Amino acid sequence: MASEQQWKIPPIVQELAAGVQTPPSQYVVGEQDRPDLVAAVMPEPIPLVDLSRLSAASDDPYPDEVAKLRSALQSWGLFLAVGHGMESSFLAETMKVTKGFFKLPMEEKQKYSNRVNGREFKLEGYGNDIVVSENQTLDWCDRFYIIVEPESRTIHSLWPTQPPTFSDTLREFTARCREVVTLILANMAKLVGLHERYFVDMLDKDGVTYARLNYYPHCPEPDRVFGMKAHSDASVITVVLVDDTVSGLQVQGGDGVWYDVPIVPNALLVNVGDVIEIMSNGLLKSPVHRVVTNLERERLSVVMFYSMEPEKEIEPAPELVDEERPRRYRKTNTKDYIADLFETLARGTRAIDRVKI
Ligand SMILES: O=C(O)CCC(=O)C(=O)O
Ligand SMILES: [Fe+2]
Repeated sequence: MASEQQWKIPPIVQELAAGVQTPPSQYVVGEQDRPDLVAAVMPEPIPLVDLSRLSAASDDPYPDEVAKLRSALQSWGLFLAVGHGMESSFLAETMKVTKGFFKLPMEEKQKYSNRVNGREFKLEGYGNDIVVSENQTLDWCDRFYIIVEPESRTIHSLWPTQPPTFSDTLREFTARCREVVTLILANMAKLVGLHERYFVDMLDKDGVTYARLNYYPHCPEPDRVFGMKAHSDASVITVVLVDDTVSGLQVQGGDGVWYDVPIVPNALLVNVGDVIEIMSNGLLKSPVHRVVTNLERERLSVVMFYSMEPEKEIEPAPELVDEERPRRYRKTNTKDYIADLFETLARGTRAIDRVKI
């Protein structure tokens, strides 16, 4: 009975990487879609935006910094944030407990499995992404996915007790990222001519923040698999603490070319999510990005996805729709959009294309 659906429950990649010389066929991408391990160098480096120079109020004390943010968002849909107030030792600790979690014995990690009775997939927990089709190309990556905000939505039993400081560190990281996101969203709203609280109020106290800890083991054939397939994030906005020892993240430019996102120690990567692309009626674009693996080295990232309350509607701000710039996206709601996301991610398509007019 079990075997006909075995493809729905792929192995843990960490275990595969320890044993195989060749990635199993489910991980191997078609000839025409193979990764460039070294992608193009960005024609102009992504600006580093100093958040300590941005203001949530309507006056900007440092217009040059705002100009950098605008340019980064217009060209890439992402930027590297410095001046975020998080000490390098704290960021290092966040990475360390993340790595510590993935290095726990398998029985310990399986206590947080994203399988119900070892079978049915659920979003939160440790394991792989959902597999919706036998032909799905799988990512060379294990995840731990957990709701970190609001408190009322968190599931206490899912918070790991090992490493001992894991949960406190993730809670602190959540609180610090929230401050950063509030400031950035105010600035993004101002950039497109909306009231500074427009995006912040969309998240409000019921918005849900998901943390996804990604672990990409070393891979015997990095030129034939992806750590994570090309996608854009279904979030409002995403903040990523990236490994500062191994690169792997690539972003697609408007020209269709893939570029390596450079590593800047202690900077946080911030990218626009699909929801802001829709609400800004396309003025801000949610970047398509992917992750490549490494022959010898593992890589980690800690990703915070900010999302609206599930019943909330998503549509272009009426202020940004007029005759010259007609509405470019249909109305949807967060719950449906997120459901579409998992379906489209698995199929290698984009949820946002389903709502484009
Ligand atoms: O690992 C990374 O650098 C990015 C991961 C990512 O894009 C995601 O989790 O959505
Ligand atoms: Fe992403």
